Amino acid sequence: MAKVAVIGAGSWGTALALVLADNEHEVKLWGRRQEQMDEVTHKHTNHKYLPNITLPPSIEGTVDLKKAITGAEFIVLVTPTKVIREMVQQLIKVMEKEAVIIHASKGIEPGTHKRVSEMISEEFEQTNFMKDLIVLSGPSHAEEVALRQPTTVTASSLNINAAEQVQDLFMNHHFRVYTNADLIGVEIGGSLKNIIGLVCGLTNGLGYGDNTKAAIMTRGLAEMARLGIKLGANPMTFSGLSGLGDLIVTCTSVHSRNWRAGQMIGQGLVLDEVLDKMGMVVEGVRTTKATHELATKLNVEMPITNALYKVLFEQVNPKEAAELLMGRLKKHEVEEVSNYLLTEIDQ
Ligand SMILES: NC(=O)C1=CN([C@@H]2O[C@H](COP(=O)(O)OP(=O)(O)OC[C@H]3O[C@@H](n4cnc5c(N)ncnc54)[C@H](O)[C@@H]3O)[C@@H](O)[C@H]2O)C=CC1
Ligand SMILES: O=C(CO)COP(=O)(O)O
Repeated sequence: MAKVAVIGAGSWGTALALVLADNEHEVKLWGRRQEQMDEVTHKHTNHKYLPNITLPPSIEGTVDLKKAITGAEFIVLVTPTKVIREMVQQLIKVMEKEAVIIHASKGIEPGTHKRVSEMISEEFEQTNFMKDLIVLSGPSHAEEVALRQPTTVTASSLNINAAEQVQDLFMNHHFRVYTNADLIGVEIGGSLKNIIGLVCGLTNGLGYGDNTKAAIMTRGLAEMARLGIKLGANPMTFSGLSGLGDLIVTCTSVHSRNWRAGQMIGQGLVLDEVLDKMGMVVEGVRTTKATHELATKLNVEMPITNALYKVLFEQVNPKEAAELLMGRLKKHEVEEVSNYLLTEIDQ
């Protein structure tokens, strides 16, 4: 039994706390709002984020960060990407000894183009509080994990022994954890699938059907891999849980906030209205901005991401963006990626 602090009491933080408590670890769940944390501790629910779910009574909710992390061997960061740095800065103020840091957030930072593990490492750099850093990622809607439906994810770290430790921490009969040493590929897949999920929702909102969905998913995966390979990822990771797996779950499930946000945009709502209505994080929006910047800088062709960027940030009409995508110059299908592979091997 380990002591674990889960930082972020939204849908995913709460579902991961449930998995850990099922595994009989001592779990403290940190959130910002006192009322919500009292609800977790005393009523064993978190109705705003996981309606109709009864949580294991052993999960203790707290708004006190020091209390949450005191004695914790593992700290799981599960806030939206945009507050990851701020959360680590707060953690450093209250930490007294090292802990294994796990993160389960999916996004890329606009401006710096950093992955979440890079942001966390930068923030911990001047301290000796971070023992190891592991990302947990894969096709895992919180709503289904909380119902204990069979789910598979991957734990990735530069230190494979640490990834195996996290595999043991979370793994049980309904939550199966693999390991993968390709941290770049795992984080890029988990972040970029949100962009493609938004586009799949958007095409649904426009009234397009399954042919379009298959096209966006397939060509979306090609451009995710193209950028990932350029950044040093293992191409095979994109066929795995954090790539294709998470792409499927995001592009085909009504649980996906990215898909639902995209659908509303396709139906004609503007971005701010959509984000207000969601009331939960839609990571794909900021990641579209970051990825568009990064792909431009690295000269990587990402037509679907660029089309979404135009819709979200340049007020291009979604239908017009779809027409622009379809009207591009003709291409070979597979050659593109294999050329990138050859380029990588040549270097
Ligand atoms: N919901 C899911 O099924 C999954 C989510 N994720 C990832 O997990 C991360 C968190 O997502 P969710 O839990 O779904 O989000 P959510 O929208 O359900 O909850 C976000 C939580 O962060 C808190 N928060 C917002 N601003 C904050 C701040 N300034 N400081 C501290 N806390 C703040 C909110 O109060 C809320 O508790 C995201 O990166 C998401 O992509 C990954 C896998 C599955
Ligand atoms: O990452 C997820 C499932 O693996 C959750 O996706 P959404 O953020 O789109 O809901």
